[in-house]
Amino acid sequence: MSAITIKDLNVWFGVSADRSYAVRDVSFEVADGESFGLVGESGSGKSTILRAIAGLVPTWSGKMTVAGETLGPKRSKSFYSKVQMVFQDPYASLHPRQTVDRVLSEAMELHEVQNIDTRIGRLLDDVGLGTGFRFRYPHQLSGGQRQRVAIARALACDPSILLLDEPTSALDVSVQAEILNLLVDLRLEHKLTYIMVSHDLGVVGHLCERIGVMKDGRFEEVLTVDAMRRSEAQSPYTQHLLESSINSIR
Ligand SMILES: Nc1ncnc2c1ncn2[C@@H]1O[C@H](COP(=O)(O)OP(=O)(O)OP(=O)(O)O)[C@@H](O)[C@H]1O
Repeated sequence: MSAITIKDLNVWFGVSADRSYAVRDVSFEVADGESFGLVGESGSGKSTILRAIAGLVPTWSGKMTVAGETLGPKRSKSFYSKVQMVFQDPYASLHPRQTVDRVLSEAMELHEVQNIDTRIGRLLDDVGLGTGFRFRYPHQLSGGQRQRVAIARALACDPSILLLDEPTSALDVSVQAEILNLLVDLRLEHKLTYIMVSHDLGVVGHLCERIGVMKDGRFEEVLTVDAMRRSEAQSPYTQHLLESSINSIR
């Protein structure tokens, strides 16, 4: 079954003569439990697709069915209990005056989750922090630890889908692999479906089964990560992208 079906998605910004399209006629499906990567040059529309799914862009057309809901202009509260987003910058995404405990409790209170106390302990274990971090403030955490908290917050209401917007690119190289491996483990343990945006084909190759290659708001092609590793791209643009990243994808 498909966890995500996107059909003829267009997203634009501005009105009348100032209207410009960030995403054009994009269609793809992501199966339950699959991890789908979005790659392509800066400004090609990758993040906008995630933001459209998450209800963060006002103007779009097409049909999006996500976690069993056909999406309209606004997202329901129940949608956000099934679909959560993890952002690139763990420094900007946590409130400086909230402890880890508060961040996680707030996410659960919003969705009326039961047994919050026990669940916080379990979430902190799941993301490899442990309860010793429970009452720390963001400034007492490293970048990698902050991103673990952001991931724990995304998992707080037990979603089935995570939208990952470059979740490792703001981190030190040594920490990137740790967070990536955590995401690999969490997908299996929590039976999650991912869409992940990344500039880095090596990262996408590690985490995804298939990738959509974007250029100027459109899909150039969708290919499997196996095909990517064998450099079996159909479009010259994708081929060029693979050749320029040859060392990171093998
Ligand atoms: N709120 C906005 N208002 C106007 N234009 C926007 C807005 N958000 C995005 N855009 C434009 O939409 C296009 C796609 O942006 P998007 O952030 O989706 O690209 P991206 O592929 O994720 O890029 P990057 O890899 O640099 O994050 C860009 O041209 C961008 O300038």
